Amino acid sequence: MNDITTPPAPCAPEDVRRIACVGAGVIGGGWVAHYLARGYDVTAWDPAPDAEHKLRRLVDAAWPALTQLGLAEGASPDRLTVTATLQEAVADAQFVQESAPEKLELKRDLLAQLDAAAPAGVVIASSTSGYPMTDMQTEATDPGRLVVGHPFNPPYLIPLVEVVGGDRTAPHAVTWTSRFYEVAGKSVITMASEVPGFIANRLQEALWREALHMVANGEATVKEIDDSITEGPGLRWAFMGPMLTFALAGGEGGMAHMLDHFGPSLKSPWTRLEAPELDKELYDAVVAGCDDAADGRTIADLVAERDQGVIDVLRATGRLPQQRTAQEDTK
Ligand SMILES: NC(=O)C1=CN([C@@H]2O[C@H](COP(=O)(O)OP(=O)(O)OC[C@H]3O[C@@H](n4cnc5c(N)ncnc54)[C@H](O)[C@@H]3O)[C@@H](O)[C@H]2O)C=CC1
Ligand SMILES: C[N+](C)(C)CC(=O)CC(=O)[O-]
Repeated sequence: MNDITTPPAPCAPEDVRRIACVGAGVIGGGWVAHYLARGYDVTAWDPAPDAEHKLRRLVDAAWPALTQLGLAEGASPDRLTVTATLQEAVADAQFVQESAPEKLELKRDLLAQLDAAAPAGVVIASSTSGYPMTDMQTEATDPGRLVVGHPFNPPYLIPLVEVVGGDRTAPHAVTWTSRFYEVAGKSVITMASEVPGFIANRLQEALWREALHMVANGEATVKEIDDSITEGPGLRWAFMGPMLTFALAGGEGGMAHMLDHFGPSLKSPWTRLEAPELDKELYDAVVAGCDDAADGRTIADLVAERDQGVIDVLRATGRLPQQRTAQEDTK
């Protein structure tokens, strides 16, 4: 990466007070909720006619979960301003989070517009799920301040953000962004280079492809796939990653014995790896399977259930303060 044109960011990550979120759907809205709960002033812009209504509904739905996690002093949904133009949204911003649809041309054009409108030196982070910043920063005048900050849904509950620059990103912009996210309460992996799919999505993608192959071939139902993770490996993955988990499969011999014992089965033809054809039959089977699995619960019901589940897991694994008991509360 080359340090090209970007001057030092106008303020230290610790001093950021005003954030602009551009694109306010599932992820942009989730970022808005997160930043509001952390006590920032947030401006948002989204071209959809009903965007403000949807965004405020998303923030209201997330607020009970955020209240359980603990709000920063002064945090309030009232500190959100939805602007009529992109330029107004970013005019006074000290950090910009872009969460527009995953279309390369759109991202290129939008990042160039944001670069033209945002104050000099302010970092602009893209929530992209997989485009390398090198491919998205091509139209910007100051590509040095463009960084990937890839979140996980919902950004107001899942701690991880993957941070990586492109070929023309200034190294200090990457460092600044990682520090900013830490200050804003995220758990950050700063990637040394642009790996296709970043780290976590690359792993998720392998699982996702195999799941789709199994549905397409009638080898497993949508419910069996989901149960196989929630009743199995998913329980371990909440607090111990796949590497260390498998080291324990080697007993006292650890990973070395695990590799000696099970290494040969790596050559077994278990996985297909190539993406399956997402034809209508597979598409319909996956959608219908999810409708069955929802069993009458609406998306809003499932979001509330997921939010509570994530909070319970974070608390149970010591990543949140323990809930006070009613007895403690009366002392
Ligand atoms: N949905 C997910 O689970 C995750 C998505 N992401 C990434 O976040 C980004 C946004 O994805 P979602 O929120 O899921 O999509 P979404 O479809 O829910 O929201 C996209 C929003 O962008 C708005 N939009 C359309 N054109 C725009 C433009 N030119 N400028 C600004 N906003 C515009 C739309 O009106 C919409 O509200 C994508 O890059 C995606 O890859 C990252 C992590 C997880
Ligand atoms: C489905 N997705 C590729 C957009 C998911 C992500 O990018 C991260 C997540 O939330 O799992």
